[in-house]
Amino acid sequence: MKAIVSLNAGSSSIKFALYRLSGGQLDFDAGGKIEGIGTSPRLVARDAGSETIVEKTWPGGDALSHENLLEDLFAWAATQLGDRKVAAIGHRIVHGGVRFAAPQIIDDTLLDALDALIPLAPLHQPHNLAAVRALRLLAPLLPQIACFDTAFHHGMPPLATRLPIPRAFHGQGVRRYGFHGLSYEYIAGRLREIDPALAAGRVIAAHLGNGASMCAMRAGASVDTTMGFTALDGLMMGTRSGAIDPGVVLHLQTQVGMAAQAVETLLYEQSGLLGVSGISGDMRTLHASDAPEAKEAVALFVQQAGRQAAALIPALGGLDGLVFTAGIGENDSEIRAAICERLAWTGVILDLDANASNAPVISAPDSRVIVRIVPTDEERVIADHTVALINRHGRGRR
Ligand SMILES: Nc1ncnc2c1ncn2[C@@H]1O[C@H](COP(=O)(O)OP(=O)(O)O)[C@@H](O)[C@H]1O
Ligand SMILES: CC(=O)OP(=O)(O)O
Ligand SMILES: [Mg+2]
Repeated sequence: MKAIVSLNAGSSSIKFALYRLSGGQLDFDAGGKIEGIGTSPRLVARDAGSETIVEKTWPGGDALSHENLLEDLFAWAATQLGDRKVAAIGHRIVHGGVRFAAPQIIDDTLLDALDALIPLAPLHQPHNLAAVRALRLLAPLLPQIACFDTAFHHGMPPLATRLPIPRAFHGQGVRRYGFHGLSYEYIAGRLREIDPALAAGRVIAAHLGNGASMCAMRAGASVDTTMGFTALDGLMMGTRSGAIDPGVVLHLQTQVGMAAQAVETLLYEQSGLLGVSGISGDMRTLHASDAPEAKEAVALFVQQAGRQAAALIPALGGLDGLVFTAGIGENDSEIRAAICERLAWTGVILDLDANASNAPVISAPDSRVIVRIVPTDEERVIADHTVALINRHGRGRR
């Protein structure tokens, strides 16, 4: 029997999943994440029955790089896989630029092209590509597949891809791309299974995690999204500002005298919930704090989310459904309720009990807009694409 591995290497975490592949069928075997990379890394993995099968911390772990931890992860995965042979590894690659609208087999040329996009996704792309390179050293013959977060949005109407700056820049790739596409692709597919009528309608999917964005979907296709040229745009996030007046960036550089690199660090790593609260970029920590700054950061997150959601509605011409996903979207009833309250004018009425218990449908029966929680699964989408691509490639070679 064969195995497929999905990897989602982020700035401070590596998420992974192992699947069994037999007779064209992909079955989840185990998965989990290493969190806290750079500070105190911790590995937790679960099996298909959600039982914890490994928990591990590393003494002196702050000194360990993504590469060191991947090596350990692969040593563990080898024991977990037994005599199953890994057929391919699929990666989440955050930025695919203008060229890559579909998954690709990774080779030297592709890696060079993806390196060039590092400045457009500094929190993600270097780590995504470092994982690919580390695995090329560990297993040089193993096929590796790139699955792009931008791909789902490639079919957006041309106006949604355009920035209101001199048009020559668009041709140079300075345009809106959109991100979290693997998550939105999963949501669109899952909605078709569980609620086909809603899937055929006008839906805003809200991916609220450390990175946060929203996608306006018509019949399961992206027609607009809150992130743009980079994953800095749109909603306020854990440590990212989201949309701000570009005049602030100019001010920081020309008046405050900050170098471009320092502004990049400020906007990507020191802003958002962390910057406004001065306490943490983690929503759970802010809920647990009594500090007024923590409350203000949470309130601003909600306000920005409401504003961004409202800004997507014209692209849909109305709203039939709202879907919450990712860490905050799936678990945080307080944030969901606060965002829905700001969207009450669209006809959203929450069922407070259903919301409090994270039920699949959290809108009331008389709500004009159906509100759902759909747990996302980016790793599953990566695995599906990986199998499809190696099958096509295999057929092409025969
Ligand atoms: N049970 C929970 N209740 C409230 N917030 C949660 C819960 N679980 C996770 N979160 C929040 O979700 C965010 C992380 O989301 P996640 O989707 O795991 O992020 P990412 O994949 O981008 O690293 C954090 O702000 C965290 O506090
Ligand atoms: C694109 C993005 O913001 O991803 P993440 O949520 O993993 O940070
Ligand atoms: Mg994420």
